[in-house]
Amino acid sequence: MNSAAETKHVPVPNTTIKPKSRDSKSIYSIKNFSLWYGSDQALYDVQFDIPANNVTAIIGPSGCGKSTFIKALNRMVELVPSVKMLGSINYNGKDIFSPKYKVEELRTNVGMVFQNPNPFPKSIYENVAYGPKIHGIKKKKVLDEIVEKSLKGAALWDEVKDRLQENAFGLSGGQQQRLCIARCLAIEPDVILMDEPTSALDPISTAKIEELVQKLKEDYSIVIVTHNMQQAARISDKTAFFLNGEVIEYSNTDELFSNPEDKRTEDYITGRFG
Ligand SMILES: Nc1ncnc2c1ncn2[C@@H]1O[C@H](COP(=O)(O)OP(=O)(O)OP(=O)(O)O)[C@@H](O)[C@H]1O
Repeated sequence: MNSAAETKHVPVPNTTIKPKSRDSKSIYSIKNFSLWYGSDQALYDVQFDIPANNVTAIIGPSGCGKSTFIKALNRMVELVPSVKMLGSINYNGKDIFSPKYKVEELRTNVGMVFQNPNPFPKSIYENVAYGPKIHGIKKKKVLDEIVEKSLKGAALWDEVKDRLQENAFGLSGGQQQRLCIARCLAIEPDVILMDEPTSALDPISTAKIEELVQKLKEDYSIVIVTHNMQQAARISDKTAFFLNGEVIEYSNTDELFSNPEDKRTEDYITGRFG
């Protein structure tokens, strides 16, 4: 985890890519959402709306429930057998945990990028074409177009267009992470969930991903978990501060960092926490 002390009341040094928050509809509406792993409660009455075509950052100390929360947004959290939940998460107006809800709707609309780049042990081309193929697209011309568009969308095309048949493991860590973003874009999602997408990357690769996130929000809604508060301040429009499984504060990022309402938020972002 990056030292909280280094963040001393952000607004942050790099203001060149600072976004403007826009009015927009909510893509997710979370109401009184609580979650337990067995008898251990990890989330308590989480309640807020996530706006479309914005970047929403989830911040908070280690173990506060950030990853659990983001994995609830695509129902990945259900892979843990002991999980129990109360409350609701609505995606585009539908409760994703309702028995009637078709999980395929989430899988085709919500993509996820993980902390460590995790390309498949396949060619660069096949990594991106994989999702569309699963969704039944077979024509090579169509797949070629999707691969090119997705790699361009992930700002990777120029670097890999002459080596599409090479194994993805030959790419640098930062390129692999952008490949994973391209793989996500290939299924044409509405939402991209990112769980610490730059924490395994060097500063230059991190800056490229941050710049990319800023571009992607034109077309996608992005939720990003980050330990790096300066990153949250640089790239997000909204920020939710989690502590011990609760949302302590949720507001426009510039307000949360420059004028936090809750003492605990202030303590966390100024490094006095703990
Ligand atoms: N699969 C699991 N089984 C049981 N408990 C879990 C599981 N995953 C997470 N937890 C617990 O849930 C709580 C929240 O964990 P979570 O990983 O969501 O926090 P986090 O804020 O993402 O932490 P970090 O920043 O260290 O990744 C922790 O107490 C953790 O031990």
